[in-house]
Amino acid sequence: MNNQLDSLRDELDQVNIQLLELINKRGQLVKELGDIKKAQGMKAYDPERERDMLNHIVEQHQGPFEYSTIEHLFKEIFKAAKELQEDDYHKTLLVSRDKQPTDTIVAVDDLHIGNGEQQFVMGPCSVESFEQVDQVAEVVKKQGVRILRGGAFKPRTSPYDFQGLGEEGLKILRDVGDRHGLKVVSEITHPNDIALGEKYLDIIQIGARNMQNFDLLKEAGKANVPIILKRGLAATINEFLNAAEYIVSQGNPNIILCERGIRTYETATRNTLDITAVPVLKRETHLPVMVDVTHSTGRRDLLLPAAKAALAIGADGIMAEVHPDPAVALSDSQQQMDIPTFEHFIQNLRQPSLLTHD
Ligand SMILES: O=C(O)C(=O)C[C@]1(C(=O)O)C=C[C@@H](O)C=C1
Repeated sequence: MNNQLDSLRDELDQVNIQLLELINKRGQLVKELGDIKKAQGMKAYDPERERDMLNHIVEQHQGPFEYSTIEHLFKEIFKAAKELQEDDYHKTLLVSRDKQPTDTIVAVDDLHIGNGEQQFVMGPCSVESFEQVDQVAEVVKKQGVRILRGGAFKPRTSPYDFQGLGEEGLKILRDVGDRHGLKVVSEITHPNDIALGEKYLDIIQIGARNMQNFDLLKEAGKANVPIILKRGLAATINEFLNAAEYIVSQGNPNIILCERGIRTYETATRNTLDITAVPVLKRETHLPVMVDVTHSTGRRDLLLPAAKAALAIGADGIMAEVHPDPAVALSDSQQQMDIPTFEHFIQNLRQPSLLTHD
């Protein structure tokens, strides 16, 4: 009897090792699948695939285990597979906190973003004239703002809307920035214009509509200036991180992520400011995170409360639009602050002890 027991156990030991070899072989296949899915910005978890496999396995099952037992065993195998992929997934993302636990601090000469200082990116939606930008620059400089924004290439919903001054707008922004000792940032919308951005700008912005313009991202990854990358209108955090990965993977590590609201069913605001995206991103990535309160809320009356919330939840900075006379602005006239509103905005934000309810 013992011989029979021993013989069966020996056979079982061999089956265990065969199972082990098959499980590890499966693990290698799963890792390869995970790499392919990561490169395409796909999530590790694919429930439909898992259901198809379970259906096929159960069809082939002839006992002695119960169907439910077989399903449970394979669900554990799938669970281990996902963990294997997610470990690989997060570890290999250059932007992930797993890869680099310490914060990335983006330096623009003596200005730093991501070191705990709250930075403000303020200026008009569009560069319309030297005088217009110069007037805003003087006011924001006086309030201690160090980064001036202004759109020169304007991706607009309608082709008939003001499209921006192009290179002329970049020149104006550069001249005004130099005149007031401000860093300047503007959106670049085409890969061929990244070189223009490097010529005139201290920071290049990639807008929400271009977050997955992969050719633009790759070109930005070769640029020698920092990039502000705005979240796409309907982009998941995962897609947002992968878009940043496209840039970093080309060699440019200086990225500032910008939450600018997501498209939802809600119409009370222009977009829905996903305020918890800030702590989620700070957990998932070492990159600094800013919040654009103008394009997210689309409402002047919400700019200050949204900015307070953003700073309180941990944002590294705030972006908002300021125009000498918003009523006659060539774009975003509804959302831009005029100068008195901006002064109230920035003074309230800079002196938290004096924060007043609006
Ligand atoms: O087929 C895939 O897409 C895989 O990633 C493999 C696998 C698996 O373990 O078989 C892993 C995770 C998914 O949820 C689905 C399937």
